[in-house]
Amino acid sequence: MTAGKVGMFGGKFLPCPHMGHVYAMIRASTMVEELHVIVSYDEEHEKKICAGSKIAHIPPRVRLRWWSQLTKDMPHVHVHAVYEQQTGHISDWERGAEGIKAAIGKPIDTVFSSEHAYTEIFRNLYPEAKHIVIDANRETYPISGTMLRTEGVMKHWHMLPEIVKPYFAKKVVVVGTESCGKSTLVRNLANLYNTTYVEEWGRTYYERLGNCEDITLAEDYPEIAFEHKYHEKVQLAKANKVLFIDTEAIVTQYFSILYLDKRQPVLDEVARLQQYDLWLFLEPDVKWVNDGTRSFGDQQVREKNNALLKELLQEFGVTFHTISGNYQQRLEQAIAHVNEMIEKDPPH
Ligand SMILES: NC(=O)c1ccc[n+]([C@@H]2O[C@H](COP(=O)([O-])OP(=O)(O)OC[C@H]3O[C@@H](n4cnc5c(N)ncnc54)[C@H](O)[C@@H]3O)[C@@H](O)[C@H]2O)c1
Repeated sequence: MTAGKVGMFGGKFLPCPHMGHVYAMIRASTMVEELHVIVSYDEEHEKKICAGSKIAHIPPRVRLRWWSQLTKDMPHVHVHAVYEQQTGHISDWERGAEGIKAAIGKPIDTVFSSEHAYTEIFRNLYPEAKHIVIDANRETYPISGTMLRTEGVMKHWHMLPEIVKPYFAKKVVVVGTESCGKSTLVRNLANLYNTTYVEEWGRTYYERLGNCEDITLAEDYPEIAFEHKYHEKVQLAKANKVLFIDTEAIVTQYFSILYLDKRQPVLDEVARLQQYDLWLFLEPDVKWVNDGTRSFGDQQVREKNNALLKELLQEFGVTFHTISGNYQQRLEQAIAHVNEMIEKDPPH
């Protein structure tokens, strides 16, 4: 037998639902016949809270979407976003409670939180309801929204639900012309940071076709760009704080120009949509290795192509860090840039 019929579990969940919230919601869901999770929002106030913190403001729609994902297989759990103006007065809660009652649309007999201090407030707002306090000392998951906002999500990565992590994971893309050590660097970085990576999809694409350079067709390039994006999404879902990516749509455009003398508007469009947190550009100053799939080995040609790629990146307003020197220096420079990005934990 459940403790109540209709339960309510509310909060701002800013920046995001964390494992403490998930724990409280799951516990609450077993105690009532139906549970309503309420995302209380006041974007103006939230933006002020987030300004100067380590987290950019995250719209209530995104927070609600996370709750929708977290509860999608729980048919008796419903999620709502309810506006609650925050002026710092108890009247905010009173008006918020009206909105919550309207959203739920039936008598609430149980309210959940982890705060004993809320008992008095809830007694006034929901006189018919029992207040059940779950894990007041936050022993199961010692985390709070304030900790995430002031210390950043990277420090508390293990406190984020899996469905939330891709939003915060940083995307590092490594670009450069042929044979400048991209794939080796990307694999090494992924192993060093104990995370996932995306291989250069164009390479896999042509390996499957037998690797002859004269067989490339214009329509391959958009396919390569789209499939590459799909793999980014798949790997991002498994990434541990950071995802390393070998190549992107501007490099695919560069190859279309190089092999077919054809600039493809669809690739420009993909390039404009993509967002990376860090771009590493590998200079072609390591020895050219002919692995059987490469065509532009002459050093003069390499430098000309290198300039073409840089021009393209600049045209898209990309800010990149150049990496050069021997393999040891390349790795060390890359690690320094990645560490700096993670430590800064810049807003998303
Ligand atoms: N008007 C209302 O009736 C009503 C009711 C509830 C909440 N609210 C709104 O929500 C806000 C309160 O939420 P918040 O922003 O203080 O908290 P929050 O969004 O961080 O947390 C939401 C709920 O989860 C609980 N919780 C937080 N961390 C936990 C952990 N580690 N383990 C277990 N449980 C944990 C909290 O006690 C709270 O009950 C209020 O300012 C108000 O805007 C309004």
